[in-house]
Amino acid sequence: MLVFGTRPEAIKMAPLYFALKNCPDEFETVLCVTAQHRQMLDQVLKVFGIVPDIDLNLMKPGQDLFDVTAAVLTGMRSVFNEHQPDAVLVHGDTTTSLATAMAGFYAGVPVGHVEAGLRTHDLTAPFPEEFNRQVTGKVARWHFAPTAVSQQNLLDERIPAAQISVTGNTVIDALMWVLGRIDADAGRRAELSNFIDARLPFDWRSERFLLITGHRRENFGDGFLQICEALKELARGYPEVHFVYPVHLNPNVQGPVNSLLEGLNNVHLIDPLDYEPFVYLLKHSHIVLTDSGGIQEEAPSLGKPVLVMRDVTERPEAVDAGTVRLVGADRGRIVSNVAELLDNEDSYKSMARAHNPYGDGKACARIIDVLRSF
Ligand SMILES: CC(=O)N[C@@H]1[C@@H](OP(=O)(O)OP(=O)(O)OC[C@H]2O[C@@H](n3ccc(=O)[nH]c3=O)[C@H](O)[C@@H]2O)O[C@H](CO)[C@@H](O)[C@@H]1O
Repeated sequence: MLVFGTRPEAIKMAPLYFALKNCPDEFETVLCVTAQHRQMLDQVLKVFGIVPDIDLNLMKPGQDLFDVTAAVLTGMRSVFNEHQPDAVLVHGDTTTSLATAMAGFYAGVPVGHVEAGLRTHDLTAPFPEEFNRQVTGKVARWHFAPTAVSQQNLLDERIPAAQISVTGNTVIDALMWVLGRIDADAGRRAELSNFIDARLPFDWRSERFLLITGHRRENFGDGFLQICEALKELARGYPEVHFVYPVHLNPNVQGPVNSLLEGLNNVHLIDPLDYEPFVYLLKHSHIVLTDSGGIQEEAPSLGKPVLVMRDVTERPEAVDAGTVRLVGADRGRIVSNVAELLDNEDSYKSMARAHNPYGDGKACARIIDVLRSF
């Protein structure tokens, strides 16, 4: 059984879902979604053409971490009672993953942790994700670590080596699948272009633009104010550059972003994009400014420089390779780093190198090999 509830989990679990479904003689695959994020989860399910077998549909207005954790925990009790899975697979660091892993532990269902071993070693950053993944790691029977760094983090926590496999990150499987589908189909490319044209009033194929995303809980409040002030300063200082920001639906993000950034001609606030147009836009972008985890993994494989609006990252691989840089949610650092990349071609070139520290597109096959031997 696969269980997930948010957009990034759905993107990263979709290829695994299909890979398991492709082995019907070996695995009966059941998908349960919690719909911790209803709308953005559904966008991804639609792109991949996935219909869940079970939908807990637990998103409620104004829910907090207590509500989500409790609802997933009790929801999964019923699901496990009814379906009696032999194993449950969860992903990364969401509240859905934490509570499902706990439910698996209580119910005696072995847990497989996909994207295991990412660590900042600071329980407060990112919050609550670092806590979620550490606790999920305590419970897991199989740890599917994307890189040697994440494997070492688990070994340092005295997880037995035999329970850890280095698989690569399934996000690269998803990215390659989506890009392959776009590359193979001129009609699809035309459709995507029309879709983006309808949302952006400039020629995104030829003009320079930054692609921006931000939604981390620890940036709510002052962090988002600083991010917006930085964007405002950059938009005024570089009127020929465009700033494209698909704004996360969380009200803590929508509030400051909409009020502080409206009315600037070269700042384009749009709704969150479906995965396919997002990836297509990422491919055409000049610089990426983000606090997202998944985008730190995808952008390097497309050769895009990434400035991460966080102070720590659990993904040191691309930072060490020099294609991702941490700039914090800090107005001055965001402005100076973006300005350097826009003004200095050598700096830009040194960060704009395509490389793939996070996977080769075969992570799902490796995960399935491990599950086969169970
Ligand atoms: C602390 C941390 O790093 N945690 C991560 C967190 O997720 P995140 O930070 O990566 O979350 P987001 O930024 O929401 O999603 C990103 C994905 O969404 C796509 N995208 C983006 C904008 C848009 O308009 N349309 C889109 O389609 C984009 O290409 C990308 O694939 O949870 C995951 C699950 O366990 C973990 O992997 C994970 O460590």
